[in-house]
Amino acid sequence: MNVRVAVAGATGRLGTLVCQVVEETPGFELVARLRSTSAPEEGATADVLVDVSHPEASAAIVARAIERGQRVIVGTSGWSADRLAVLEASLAERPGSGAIVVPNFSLGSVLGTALARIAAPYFDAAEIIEAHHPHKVDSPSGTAVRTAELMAEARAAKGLGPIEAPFAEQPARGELIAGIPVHSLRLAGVVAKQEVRFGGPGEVLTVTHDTHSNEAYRAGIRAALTAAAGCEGLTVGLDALLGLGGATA
Ligand SMILES: NC(=O)C1=CN([C@@H]2O[C@H](COP(=O)(O)OP(=O)(O)OC[C@H]3O[C@@H](n4cnc5c(N)ncnc54)[C@H](OP(=O)(O)O)[C@@H]3O)[C@@H](O)[C@H]2O)C=CC1
Ligand SMILES: O=C(O)C1=N[C@H](C(=O)O)C[C@H](O)C1
Repeated sequence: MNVRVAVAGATGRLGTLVCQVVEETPGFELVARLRSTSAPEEGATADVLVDVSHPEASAAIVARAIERGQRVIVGTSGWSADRLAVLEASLAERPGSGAIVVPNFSLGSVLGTALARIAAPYFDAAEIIEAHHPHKVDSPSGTAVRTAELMAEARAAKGLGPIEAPFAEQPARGELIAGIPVHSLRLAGVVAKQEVRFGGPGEVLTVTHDTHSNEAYRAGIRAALTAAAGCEGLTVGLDALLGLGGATA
């Protein structure tokens, strides 16, 4: 029997691609294309709900799906560590429920974040610069937030203090996320880009990832779909699904 999938945000840039991937993947069936005007009960018969909607709508869409007993894939940005902790607690209250939150479906981006996490304990200075298309409604990007949180976590795990961020109170120094300055650009001509720059005595290491088209997300969406039907509890990121667990540990 096919896995029945509903997509929230189906009319959007990412949602259009998610619907295509569902339709072209054997064993999956697209049963609902949801948008901002869809009634809450639409998509209720699906086994899996994929949320790729709006950062302000995502939490309620996900909570409703979990209450219905649906497995959930979240691609929408805005899922900071605090929100993830609430989601994890709500999944723990419902044995057998599961959600996969994917800050970025692109393999290169997942690897870029993994490399930044590895490098973070070795440099006391670091900043993140992300650039996106001008239609992106949120800043900083979900990927930048997740990268900063993982970098801070990697330092704390080794007993190190926060990244150095001199004069961080000055507005042009970016927004501090987990103690790391994050700078957001919104520019015509850009799809998505992230640079993590690490500064050390006499050297700078830059981890850069460029997304040139939404095609970069296709394989990651397929991997998340394949894992979703049987997922339990909270999975964040594609690292484990892509076999990168060791690289980011
Ligand atoms: N994880 C990843 O790899 C990626 C994540 N993203 C994230 O996905 C999200 C969507 O991005 P993108 O596709 O570019 O956005 P778009 O603006 O192109 O599409 C947004 C979609 O969400 C719907 N929507 C908007 N507001 C609401 C609401 N209040 N309730 C329910 N649905 C709503 C829209 O419906 P309507 O047509 O009716 O307005 C539309 O279907 C963003 O958070 C973005 O950061 C984007 C790319 C990759
Ligand atoms: O809105 C986008 O386009 C993207 N959003 C995600 C984010 O906020 O990190 C993922 C990717 O950067 C594209």
